Amino acid sequence: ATATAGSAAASPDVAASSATTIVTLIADRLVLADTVARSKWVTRSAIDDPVREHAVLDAAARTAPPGAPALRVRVVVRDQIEASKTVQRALFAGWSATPRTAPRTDPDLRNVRTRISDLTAEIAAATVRPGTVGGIGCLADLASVTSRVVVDRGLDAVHTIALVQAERSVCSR
Ligand SMILES: O=C(O)C(=O)C[C@]1(C(=O)O)C=C[C@@H](O)C=C1
Repeated sequence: ATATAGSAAASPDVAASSATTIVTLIADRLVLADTVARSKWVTRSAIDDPVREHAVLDAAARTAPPGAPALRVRVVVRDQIEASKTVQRALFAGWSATPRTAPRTDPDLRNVRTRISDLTAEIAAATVRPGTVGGIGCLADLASVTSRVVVDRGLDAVHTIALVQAERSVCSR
């Protein structure tokens, strides 16, 4: 790689390591959709919970660092919510089709939601942090980190597609 002049924040290494941070946080949040889906299946709850979505979006806007672009935070968090529902719908479809694979015990949604809220705040902060991903090479960094995370975590097709969905706006400014 050719070294370019500029601030440390804009260096290729820093950009790549922030891509790692963001993709890791996004994947951490996304895999919690499995637990949420199990709870909702067992309690026969709807996947869509608009009240909770509202709370998640508002909390992210509230806890975003001062001066953070509010719209960008909302768009990125919205992508996380939609990706979570992609996973949940796919799991529900599988359990409907093959009931013997369906969960039987409710994993208690409260703890998972606390963790989801924490990760949402971290994702929001990481996407708007100065010097973070977004410049030239952002999509390339994202793609290479994503394929590594997919392999390392053994993500299946559904989670891989949802991960890419969740990353949709990470490189847009
Ligand atoms: O907390 C839930 O019930 C979830 O399914 C998680 C989540 C989210 O990603 O924050 C996703 C879909 C729901 O509509 C609400 C919130």
